[in-house]
Amino acid sequence: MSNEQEYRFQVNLSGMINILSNHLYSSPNVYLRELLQNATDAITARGQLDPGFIGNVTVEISGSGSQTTMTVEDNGVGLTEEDIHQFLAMIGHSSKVGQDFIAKETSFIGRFGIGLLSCFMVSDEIVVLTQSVKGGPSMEWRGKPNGTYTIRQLSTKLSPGTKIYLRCKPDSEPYYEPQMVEELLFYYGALLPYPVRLQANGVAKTINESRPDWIMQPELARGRRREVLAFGEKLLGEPMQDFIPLQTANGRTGGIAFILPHSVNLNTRRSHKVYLKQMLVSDKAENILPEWAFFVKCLIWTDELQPTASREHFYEDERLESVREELGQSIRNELMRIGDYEPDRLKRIIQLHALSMKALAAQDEDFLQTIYRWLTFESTYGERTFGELLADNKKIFYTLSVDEYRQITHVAAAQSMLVLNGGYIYNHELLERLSILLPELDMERLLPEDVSLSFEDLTNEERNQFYERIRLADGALQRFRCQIQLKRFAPAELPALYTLSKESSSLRSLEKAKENSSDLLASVLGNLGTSFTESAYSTLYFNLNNPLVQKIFNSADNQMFTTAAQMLYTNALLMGHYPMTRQELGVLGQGMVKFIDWGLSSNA
Ligand SMILES: Nc1ncnc2c1ncn2[C@@H]1O[C@H](COP(=O)(O)OP(=O)(O)OP(=O)(O)O)[C@@H](O)[C@H]1O
Repeated sequence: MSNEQEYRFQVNLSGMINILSNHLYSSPNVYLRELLQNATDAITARGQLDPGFIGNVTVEISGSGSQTTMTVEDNGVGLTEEDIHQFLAMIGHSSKVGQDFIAKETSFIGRFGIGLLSCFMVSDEIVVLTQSVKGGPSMEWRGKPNGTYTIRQLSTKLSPGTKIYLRCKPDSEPYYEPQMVEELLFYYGALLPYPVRLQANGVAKTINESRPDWIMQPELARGRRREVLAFGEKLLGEPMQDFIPLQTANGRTGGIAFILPHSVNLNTRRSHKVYLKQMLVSDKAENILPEWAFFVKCLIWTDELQPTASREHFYEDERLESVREELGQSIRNELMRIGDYEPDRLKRIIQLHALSMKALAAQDEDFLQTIYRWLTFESTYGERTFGELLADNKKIFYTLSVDEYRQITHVAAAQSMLVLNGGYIYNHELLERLSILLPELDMERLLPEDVSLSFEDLTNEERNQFYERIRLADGALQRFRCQIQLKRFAPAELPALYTLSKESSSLRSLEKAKENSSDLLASVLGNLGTSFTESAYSTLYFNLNNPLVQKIFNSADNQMFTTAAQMLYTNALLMGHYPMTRQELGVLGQGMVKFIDWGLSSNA
């Protein structure tokens, strides 16, 4: 015979409350959230039995200091004696869902059967007076944090509903302060569809009177801009720039995405206020919108997502994924709509969040497709949106670096070429993506040497006239691997243009690196340099339209001519923001001294 015996687990309730308050709930404030949620669920349950039923909740605070008490009363479905034994007295058992609660969807917010325990964070006793709509006697349940409770039938019959009594426990006075309670009730219950009243200090007020009708039908918000922005400021605590109505196709999730009034770092945590069955469950929900929607802060309501036990997040499941996708789509569609009907408004939004929008568009093709017309670029036609640039119907060129852009901007502008500065962060990635996205677009990367293709050649006569001068300048710059071309080009104010092929650009960097490295490394770099072909030459175009260049090329003084050519070379390097080698700096220094000397001697 076996002497095996079966025992029941004993639960140390005060230990459990400790765990809940320290690890599950972010602050004792949540006791009001749990009470309001229970009242909401009870009202929903009664509404299911009687569709015309109108619910209400009244919170009353009496007494002061450690003698303060609070009651939270609803006219919801109430509890029978049997319900009390089953749900109030059994932790982890809820009237609102079946055994497979995680998976099952219900009309209620509560599902874990532990919420009421949060009241022990602020009270040493919870008293529940209740009358079920199903009839039976009115009941009283008194629970203590040590795990004991009493139940008794009341002699008087209450009207259907439930009233919860709490008595302030030592050090919990702030949680009973009328001001604090009012703020918390508004915080959690601003969107509740039935009146939530507070009575304290002889004053009664309805907390959620300002609840707007457009919140559940966000498309109505479009015509109520001022009201929507004012409501957003009240709930989110800062003035917002603009807003976008949100709604999923099944109508079970919606809200308003407010556009932040300042640009934000891409890595900032995006947190939104989410209302489940119109009760705030989280103001830190991060996973409800796509990653890229960092420029908005939302008020979102839903009746289809499932909160975790802490209520502060939602289960990451297929439903959440499709809600996230659809809300993202709402934002994209609205941005496109604004772009079509109110382009200046979209321009303002995009400019406010320009860098972040570009970063996002560089990673997300759909988003790029939505907003590319409104992205601004520096161009030889000024600071313009891509849409404006397209409207010009010109071939679009872009550079890869800011230096390349600076180097050729004057020349390209003088020749009416449309060149975009691709050098700033994200710009050339975006332009390269756009050329794939819009294959019909005539767009090409521009190298500084390409602009020289449109330069005007010298006449035969001029070529003969300046033959010796060109040879002399070529010789003077040979040690810098730079060849000379004498051309005519606009603008006439520009004396010389320095261009560098990709290969010679690498060679320049190599030579600069050689100067700064140890002997061994320098010899390795030196060997590398010899592998570059002869084409690794840069070109300095002198502009014969420029009066100074004309003077220099017509000067009979060889020494002065050579020095002037070298000075124009170093000047062109400076203008193009190229790092100069020690040799080039030396030439610049010596040239300056020579010119000062010549200047002074000619005045003497
Ligand atoms: N105001 C109320 N009216 C009617 N029944 C209530 C009320 N408050 C609590 N109850 C009953 O007490 C049970 C336990 O409530 P509790 O808040 O602990 O858990 P829950 O709401 O079911 O789930 P959760 O832990 O997710 O909030 C509920 O399931 C419900 O049956």
